[in-house]
Amino acid sequence: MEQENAIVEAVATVIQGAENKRALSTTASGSEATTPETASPAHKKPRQQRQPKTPRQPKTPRYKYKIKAIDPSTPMGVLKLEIDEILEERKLTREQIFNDMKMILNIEGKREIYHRPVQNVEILSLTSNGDGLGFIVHPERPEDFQVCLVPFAYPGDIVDVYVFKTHPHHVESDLVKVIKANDLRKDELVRCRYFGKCSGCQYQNLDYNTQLQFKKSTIVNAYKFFAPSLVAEAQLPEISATEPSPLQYGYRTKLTPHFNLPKKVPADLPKPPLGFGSKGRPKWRETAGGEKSVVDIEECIIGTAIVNKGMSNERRRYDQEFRKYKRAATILLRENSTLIESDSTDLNEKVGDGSRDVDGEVSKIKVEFENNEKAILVKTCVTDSKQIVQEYIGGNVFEFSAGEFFQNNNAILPIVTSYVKQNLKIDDEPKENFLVDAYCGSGLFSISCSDGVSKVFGVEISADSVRFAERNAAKNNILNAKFIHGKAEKIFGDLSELPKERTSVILDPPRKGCDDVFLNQLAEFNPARIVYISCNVHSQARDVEYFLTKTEAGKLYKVESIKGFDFFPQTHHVETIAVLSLK
Ligand SMILES: C[S@@+](CC[C@H](N)C(=O)[O-])C[C@H]1O[C@@H](n2cnc3c(N)ncnc32)[C@H](O)[C@@H]1O
Repeated sequence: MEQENAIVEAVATVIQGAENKRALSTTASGSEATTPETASPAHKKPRQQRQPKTPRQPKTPRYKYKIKAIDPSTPMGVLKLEIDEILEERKLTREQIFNDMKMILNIEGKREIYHRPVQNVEILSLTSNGDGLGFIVHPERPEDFQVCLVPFAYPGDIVDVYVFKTHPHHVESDLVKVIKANDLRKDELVRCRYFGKCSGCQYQNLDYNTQLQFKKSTIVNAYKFFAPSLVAEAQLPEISATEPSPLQYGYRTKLTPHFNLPKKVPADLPKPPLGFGSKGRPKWRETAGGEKSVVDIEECIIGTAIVNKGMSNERRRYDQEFRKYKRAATILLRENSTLIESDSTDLNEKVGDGSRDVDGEVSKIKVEFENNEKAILVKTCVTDSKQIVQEYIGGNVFEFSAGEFFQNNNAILPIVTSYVKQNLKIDDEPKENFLVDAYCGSGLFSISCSDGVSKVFGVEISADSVRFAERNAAKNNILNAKFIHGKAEKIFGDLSELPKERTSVILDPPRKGCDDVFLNQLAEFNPARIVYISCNVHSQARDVEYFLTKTEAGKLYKVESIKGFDFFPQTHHVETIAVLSLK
């Protein structure tokens, strides 16, 4: 430590020397600018000689490191819990894996010590973010360790890595070589040439069943971490098998490739890569695409065919026009479907604008529509975020602005909407019953589940989405739906007259989940059934625990089922549906 202080002092002295020089040169130029006094009047006091300015003290240390508060349900928050768990299993403490960030940042040469190749790392577990996790020997305290994240590595693998980034309790690394492969690893399955460089997919070298198993484990772990009392009191059902996506490639209806630009764009700037964020910083890789923060990608094989056609059109335009951009930008590619009669001739008029091919024609792909010989779906790729696009799901048509939220995998949506509908059922008697769709977006679940229900109430914070929900209800001839603009809890003001024992509620919040204000009012409203759809199982598990154990009426409920739906094959993401009902 003494030696480190000496280095800090040495660095500080160098800076102070530079400051002194600057201060002196300011004084010198200042005196040069003063007109020399030739004859000062006798009654005037003689001017005092200017004192040189006191040199400014340099700031030491030069780099501060502030540990920011993190939401436990975010990937970094979940990683903290995963690290705690593995430390407990190995009887290690956080002190034993600690990295002194201030010291690493401020002492010359330290980063080179920490950021280094490490060989023969055994991967012990898989994080919910899809990275392998292992221990490596601490670079400065040989009796201690570092927790090392290795992307594209699986439990049982032994790998060589390059550590490139340090955090207080873990390091990030790049996978350099697989020394011994786990049986699960099937590199022959990889279909994308950018796999291992692009941050989009994590699991292409696993067979699909293994991917589904991993996603189930993510759900099990999420409930273990975020619903500990429900787990301890055995109040949760066994997690069901994850529902596969009908398409494992070619399913994503929206892609957003982007590019970076320097702050000042030089006139002769070479074309920046256009694609997706690169994983890690694999500078030492010889193959293309690894050195930049964006991997240049001309085809993304998890995207649908028309979205990839749009990608190729927009890349051609970008090649010619990239110098016109003044700052970094993202290109929107959103699939649009138009249902037309099979013998229609004036296609261009019917499908509207979209990404254009080399001849200036809107690119189109025709596909069959529900075995209907008289109709076809024409797919186009929309790039204007304000343009209205359409999706056909389970016999309904949905319109929304291309830039607004809509689910991204239309192949799995009919399976999901019918699962939700089936789980909302109060009973089969033909009495009045009601549905509340909180966080309803442009009405996907309200409309898909509206038949067999007396009245549907949707609530949504985006005014634009509410307008589309109303328009979609009208388009699909749904007369029993009402949509309210506002925060989710606003809905309870309108529902006081509803028979709660005959009302079911859908929740589909954003990643951060619901807040306590909403969950308390939901418990007070006390509906018969709740179907909670989530794109972040960690915040869902937290909310289910809160609802059942911390709200007044929570104890009246049980969790009937928890099931994953694979909206994003080849990636670590999983959507989860939890069904709650009165005991
Ligand atoms: C995951 S999306 C689900 C949308 C819709 N259920 C669907 O599947 O298309 C979440 C929606 O919640 C909305 N939202 C976010 N915060 C909200 C809040 N506090 N109250 C109501 N809606 C909110 C967003 O605008 C977004 O449309």
